This record gives sequence, C-alpha cells and structure tokens, in this order.
Amino acid sequence: MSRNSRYVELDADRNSETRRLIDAGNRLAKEVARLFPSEPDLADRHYWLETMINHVPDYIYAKDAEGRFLIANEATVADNGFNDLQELVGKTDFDLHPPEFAETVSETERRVIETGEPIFGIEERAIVTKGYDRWLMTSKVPLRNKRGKIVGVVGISRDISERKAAERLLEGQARLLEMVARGEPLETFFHELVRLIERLMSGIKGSILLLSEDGRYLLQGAAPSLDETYCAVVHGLEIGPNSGPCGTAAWRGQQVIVSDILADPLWEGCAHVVEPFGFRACWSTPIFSRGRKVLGTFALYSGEAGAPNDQQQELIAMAAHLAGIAIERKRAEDRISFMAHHDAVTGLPNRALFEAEVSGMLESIRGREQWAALAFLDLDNFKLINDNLGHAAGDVLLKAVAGRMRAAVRKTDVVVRVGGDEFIILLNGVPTDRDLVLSRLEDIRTAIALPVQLQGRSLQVTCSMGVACYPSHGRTASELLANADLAMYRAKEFGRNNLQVFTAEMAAKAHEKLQLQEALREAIARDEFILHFQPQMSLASGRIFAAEALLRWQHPQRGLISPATFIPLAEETGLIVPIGDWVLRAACRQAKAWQEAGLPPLIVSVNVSARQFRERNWAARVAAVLAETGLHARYLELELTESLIMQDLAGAIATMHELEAIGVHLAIDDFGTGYSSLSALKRFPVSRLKIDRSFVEDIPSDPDDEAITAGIISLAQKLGLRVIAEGVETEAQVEFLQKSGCDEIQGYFLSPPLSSRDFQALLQGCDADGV
Ligand SMILES: Nc1nc2c(ncn2[C@@H]2O[C@@H]3COP(=O)(O)O[C@H]4[C@@H](O)[C@H](n5cnc6c(=O)[nH]c(N)nc65)O[C@@H]4COP(=O)(O)O[C@H]3[C@H]2O)c(=O)[nH]1
Repeated sequence: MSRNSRYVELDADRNSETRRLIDAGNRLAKEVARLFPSEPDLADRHYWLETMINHVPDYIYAKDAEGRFLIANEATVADNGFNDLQELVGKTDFDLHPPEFAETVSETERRVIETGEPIFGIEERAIVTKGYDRWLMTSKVPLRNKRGKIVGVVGISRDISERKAAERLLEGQARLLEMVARGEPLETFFHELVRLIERLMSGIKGSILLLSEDGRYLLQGAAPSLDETYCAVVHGLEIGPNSGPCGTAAWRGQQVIVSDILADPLWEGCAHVVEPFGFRACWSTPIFSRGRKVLGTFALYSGEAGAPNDQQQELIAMAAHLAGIAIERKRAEDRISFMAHHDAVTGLPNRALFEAEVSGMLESIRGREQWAALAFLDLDNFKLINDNLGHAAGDVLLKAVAGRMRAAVRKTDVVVRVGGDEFIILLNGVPTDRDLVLSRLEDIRTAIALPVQLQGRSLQVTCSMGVACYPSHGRTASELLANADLAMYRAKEFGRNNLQVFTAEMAAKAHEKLQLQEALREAIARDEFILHFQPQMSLASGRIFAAEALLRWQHPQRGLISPATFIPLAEETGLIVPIGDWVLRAACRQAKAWQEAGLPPLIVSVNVSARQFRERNWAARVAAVLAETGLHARYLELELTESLIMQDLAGAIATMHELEAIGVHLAIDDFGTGYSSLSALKRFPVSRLKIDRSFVEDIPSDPDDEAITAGIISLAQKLGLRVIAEGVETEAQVEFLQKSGCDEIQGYFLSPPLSSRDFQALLQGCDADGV
C-alpha cells in the first residue's frame, strides 16, 4: 500500500474483463497519487500559489520597504505594461507612474510599514495602464520576514471601475434631475449632461442640437468639447432624409449610427468637414418629447470607427431621455411664464410684465433729450357691448382693438392690457415735442375708433385717454401710471372719447379728494353730522306741513360744510350708505321728537341716493328705522331722483312698491332734469313731483322756464300727483306758481334750512294756520 491511503490498489484475482478494469483503475490511482501527493514539496506549493494568484483578476503584489516590487501576479505585470514579472521586479511606482500618483501610493505604504497597521478597502484612482479612467479598491498589509520584522508591504487591489462608473452615473443623473427641478438654464444642463457622458465613455465627444420652432433646422444646444468651427458648421443644418447623422436622425425620428464616417453614404461629400477634427464615427439619437415629437438630437463623436456597445447604447438612451425631460420642462416653464406675463385674450403683455420692465425702459432714456409718453386708455361703453352681445363678441372686439394699437405704434413701444377694457401704451424715446406726441396718440385713438365687424354688425368703440409724460409728469413708473390714470379720469368726466394730458391741478384735486375721503370716514366715526330742516308750505292753506332734512357736516376746523361738497364723494366711495342710514334715523327721530313736544305732526322728507337705494332689503331697513324711532310711516317721505330710478327701472319700481306698502310717501326730486319717460312716470308709485330749482330760478324772467314749470305742473295734475317747487325765493315766483296751480313751495322765500332748534322755534312762532 502506498503512502497515499486514499488511492487503494485493487485485488486483481478475478475474471479478465474485471481484471482489465482493475488494472486501469490501479493505473489511474497511481497517476493521481503521483500528481497529488499528500505531502507536497515546497516547489509544488510555490507553483500552486503562483497559479492561484495569477488566476485572480485582482492585482496582487509585494514590495520591499523602499517600494520596489518583489513579486506580483500576472494582472499587475500586464496592466503595468510588462510581459514578464522580472521586468517589474525592482521597479518602484515612481518608475511606472506620474510622480503625484506614485507619491500617494508610496505615502500609504510607508504608513503601513511604519505603523504595522494594515489598511483595508481604500478607494483610489487606478494608475495601471489600461487606457481609460479606472478605480481600484486597495488593501495593504505589512510584509514580515520569518522573525516577524516588517520588510515591506503586500497589496491587493480590485478594479471597481464599473461600480464607480455606475455610481457616477447615478450621481450625475441625480444632479441633472435636480438641475431640471431647479429650472437651471437649459444650456447649463446640456453642458453637464454632455460632460457626464464624456466622462463615462472615454474618447467620446458629445453634442446636443435643438430643433428650431418651425421644425426645419437644427440649432446649437451644447457641445462643450467640440471645436467651435465644427459647431458653427452644424448650427442651422436643415434636417432631411440625407442630412448627416443628426439631420437624418431628426428627420426620421430614429437613431442613426455612422460607424465609419469615411465610408458612410450619409457623409458622402461632407466627410472632409469632419476629417480635420479627427472623427471617425458619429452616433446620433433623436431627443423626443413625451408625445414622441422630435425636439433635437443627442450625438456622440468618436475618434475610432465603430458602433456603440450595449452599455454605451444604454447611456445614450438615458442622455437623450434626460435631455427630452429638460427641454419639455423648459418649454412648459416658458409657456407658464408667457401666460403669467401676457393677457390670454389679446396676447399683449400684462401689467405684471409691464411693471417689471418699465423702469428699465425709462432708465434707457434718462438724461437724453427724449420723452416717454404713458397713456392710460379705457374703451368707452365696452361694458355695454359685452353685456349685450356677449363675452365672445367682447373678446373679438378687444383683440381687434389690441391689434390696431400694436399696429399703430413702433416696435420699441409697449401696448399692455391692464384688465377689462383698460390698456396702457408707452411711447418710449419720443422727441420732446408735445404736438407730435399728442398727434401720435390721437392717431391711435382714431385707429381704435374704426368700425369693427361684430356678429354681422358694424360697431365702433371710442376711448378715453389720459397721458403723463416722462420726465415732467413723473420720474417713476408708478408716478406716471397714477398721473395718467388721473388724466384718464378727467377725460371720462369730460364726456369720454377724448384725450387729457396730466396737469398739476389734477394732482392737487386728487389729493384733496383723498383727504376729504379720509376726513369723511373719520366724521362718521366721530359723529360730526347734523341735520338742518327746511320748511315746505302748502300754497292753498299757507301751512307748513313738511320739512326737508338736509345734511350738514359740522367740521371741527372748517365749520359747517355743505353736502354739495361731500355727497358726490360719499356716493362714489360708498360712504353714503352709513351716512344715509344716519340721516334717515336722525330725521325720523327728530320728527317724532317734535310730535312729542306737542307740535302739529309734520312730514319729514329725506333725500335718498342711488347707492343707498340699491342696498339689499332697503325697504326693510326703512321699516326697521321707523319701528326703532316710533315714527309713523305716513310722516316720512323719501325723495328719489329721476336718474336714480332710471338706472334700474324695474328694480327701482319694485323697491318703490315695497316702500309704498310700508306706508311711506315717495317724491321725485329734481324733476325735469332727468329722462324719465312719461310712460314710466305713470308706473311710479309716487305722490309728488319736486320741480327742480333750475327751472324756478329764472321765473319770471325766462319764458321757457315758465313754460316748463307750468308744463310739469299740468302733467302732475293729470297724473294725479302733487307738485312742489323748490328754490322759491321771490314773491313773483310764488305768484307765478300759485297761478300755475302748484300745490306747495320750498325755498328761501319761506326760510333757509334751519337747525332743529330754530326750525322748532319757527314752527312755534307760526300762526296755527300759516306763516
Ligand atoms: N339757491 C337756493 N338754494 C336753496 C333754496 N332753498 C333751498 N335751497 C338749497 O337747495 C338744496 C335742496 O336740496 P336738494 O335739491 O335735495 O339737493 C341736496 C341733495 O341733493 C343733497 N343732500 C342734502 N342732504 C342730503 C342727504 O341727507 N342725503 C342725500 N343723499 N343727499 C343730500 O345735497 C344737495 C344740496 O343740499 P343743500 O346744500 O342743503 O342745498 C339745499 C338747500 O339748501 C333757495 O331758495 N335758493
């Protein structure tokens, strides 16, 4: 039996077949025992070890304390550019690599030798010669002799380039997506993308081209590594079935791989264009939108002929996909930004854009002999067209008008839709000639007023325009806007369809108005209002039977202020509602107080403004005041003006009926100045007409006024209404009115408006039957 007990010699004493088999088995066993002796000698072990480490793809080596290679596996030898281990032995990293790399390696190894501490798993750039950028994971342990003394290092390094590349790709993708999310400029994004791909594919240069808006040309997107001359040649390339790899890829919507530029028909005739740049292959991939529309191309150029491998194809697909996301996102942002800065109906810039840019525009003419004219413009009666013909027609009109305005100004001027029917025009950098500026603006007004065909009709729309000029009417955009607005307000006051240029007087008035408005607000809070009462007398009996309540503002500094000064503003601002409520309550309370003081019951007449009358449940509010003050409804008369009623005839008549139902009297004030038609008048539940003072004023000198007054009186009689004339000052007027059949009078002839105390004294001093 051999020393190797695992390989037993078999018993040969059997039949011949079996014997032959046994002989073969024994021969095999002997051979195995020879090849694999159980106690191998040192040389065998050395050989096995060498075989083993040479089969390992990692780099394994040992170096002495001076960093000289003692031994290394085949991978180390070959990747350092040698054929045989002996060529490497004795060399240091300084002999093999650039000094900065060698220094880093030797520094690590010195540490291991000095400390005796091994280093595991450090990542380092590869300094082996494999032609492309690679990474290693390295461990180094001290090399000891038999006595345990450290005499060098043993190193083992694994190529982790692929893992590193995958990591870098992931990081790159994350960075790119973050750039998209942050809305970085497209150009920056493209640069980063191309650079990433170039880092991952050595020897490759990338370029991104974008398809022009009309879908016909390729325009430069980014090509950070390509020669500018080459980029200039490609920029503006028309796409087509045979237009280089990029032009063709964009045309077909398919990837075009040109493996050898010099041999490919796509480059026929133009290979000489790329030749100087050293390209041999070009792979162009279309960049698609989500809806598969071509947005551009992603192209890679290689100095070597060939097609991309699977891994490279994956990278290309990823890059084209990311580029598509970025382009779409940018376009969406641009769209949103356009929508945020432009008016959807007319496509004109909106106020936000104007305000963002106007300062820069004004700045551009600062110090020059030029003006900027800012016109605020409002279409007259646009609401009427919108209400009667519908919003779609209104939009058509706005578009037409916007187009005309745009056509009437220069490219450098600005036309903005502010909202509704309001526009701003900025004529920038105009000569300092007022007449010229005004004539240009008048031209725009004329263009606007040309007929527009709407729903088969020809309509005309005029405009009111207010103008403020830089620098004399304002140095900032907001000053100019505010002043042009004031001027437009004035244009409207002048009956619309005209142009007004801002003046200092307008500003002063506006300022005054603002102050008055503020003071009025405070007056309500401080209870600074009082009522005066003006008697009304029956011409037949000579009895004072009623009093008109007239508001006064007891201003702490300015004294008694007439309502004519503040009522229009109170109406404009809506302050008339709380003020009117106060008047109604105070008048009812006073009338009731006089009754309680034992005076003969009087009707108190209260002026009602349109704004008040439109308040919801106004009749119910009147009833509540009557209940609160205890005054019977028949002692209250409400004076409504013709214009108030005509603003919303149906609504006014309904409210008048509600008031009639409560039992209050209704009168029409200022009769003759409005436009109430006779047929409408018949439907008003009123009990008297009040002839406006303007007709009474010139009686008896003006025969026309006499005729009108007499006419109103006879009309009222026919309609069964009583008539009162206001503003009666003279005996002659009284005589005329009496003769004409007027029922009642009010005016200085009788008495001016009096404080409640004076009025009470007047009543008490009166003869029970008359004044
Ligand atoms: N020249 C002349 N004037 C006379 C004569 N008799 C009366 N007046 C004045 O004519 C105005 C008559 O009031 P109105 O036509 O309702 O015109 C009123 C009325 O429209 C409005 N108003 C006054 N009080 C109120 C109120 O409480 N509410 C509302 N909404 N408006 C009021 O203010 C307007 C002006 O009121 P007042 O300044 O008080 O002016 C009063 C009165 O003082 C006269 O013989 N000759």
